[in-house]
Amino acid sequence: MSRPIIVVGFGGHGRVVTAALQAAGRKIIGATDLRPENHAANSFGVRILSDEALLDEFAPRDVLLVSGLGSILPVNELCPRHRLVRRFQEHGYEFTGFQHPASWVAPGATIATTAQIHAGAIVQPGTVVGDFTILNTRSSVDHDCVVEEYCHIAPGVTVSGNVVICRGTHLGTGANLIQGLRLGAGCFVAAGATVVGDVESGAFVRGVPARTFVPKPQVV
Ligand SMILES: CC(=O)SCCNC(=O)CCNC(=O)[C@H](O)C(C)(C)COP(=O)(O)OP(=O)(O)OC[C@H]1O[C@@H](n2cnc3c(N)ncnc32)[C@H](O)[C@@H]1OP(=O)(O)O
Repeated sequence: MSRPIIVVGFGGHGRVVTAALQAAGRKIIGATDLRPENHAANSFGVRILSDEALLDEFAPRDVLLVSGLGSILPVNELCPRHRLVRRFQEHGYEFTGFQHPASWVAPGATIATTAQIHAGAIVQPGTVVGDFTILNTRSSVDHDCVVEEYCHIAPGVTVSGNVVICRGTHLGTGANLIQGLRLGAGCFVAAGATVVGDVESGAFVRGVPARTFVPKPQVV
């Protein structure tokens, strides 16, 4: 039998994750938050605890963890999502992901164990989705794409066929990508952009058609 789940991070994304896991029939025994007292009575009926309480009370062999954090810039090894996952992995905990029952993953698509496929998301044949990548609400990734680890494909994004999206890239809400592109590692695509050419690693692009821009120091 699968181990019960604790969601790590109970902010906006963490609550969406909790709802998806419950819809998928997974057993959740808790979620962590920096201020557990703020969520004592929550509509999910799960216990909210601190990260320290998780470490104290639950041995790695007894639970599976699910990341409840979305993208927060910078989208690289320094971002809170990476640091949080690494912290618990160093303590021996194992993470898992999920596929919302209202998502569609076609035969021939490959989804990594810790990837999150949210409500309404579509993944077409031949596409590979990497570890800790989030395909958020109603996003679609068409045939024969590669979406590497730690990407965040935000709500309503459309990725056409044969696109490669490298590690840690964020596609903002409602962005569109034409077919056959390559986006390097740690790119940031602004909400609503239409990407019609390759994007270099670490670049920030926005607009229709998308062009590079210099972001404010802390934009998300
Ligand atoms: C479930 C969830 O919620 S998941 C979360 C998903 N959220 C996202 O993906 C959001 C990503 N964020 C964005 O796309 C933001 O629009 C950003 C980061 C590109 C811009 O944020 P900021 O730097 O705060 O932009 P700000 O509002 O100060 O605008 C700066 C300039 O950029 C322009 N601009 C802002 N956003 C965009 C955009 N998405 N596309 C094109 N131009 C934009 C503004 O019009 C403004 O132009 P001006 O200088 O000519 O007046």
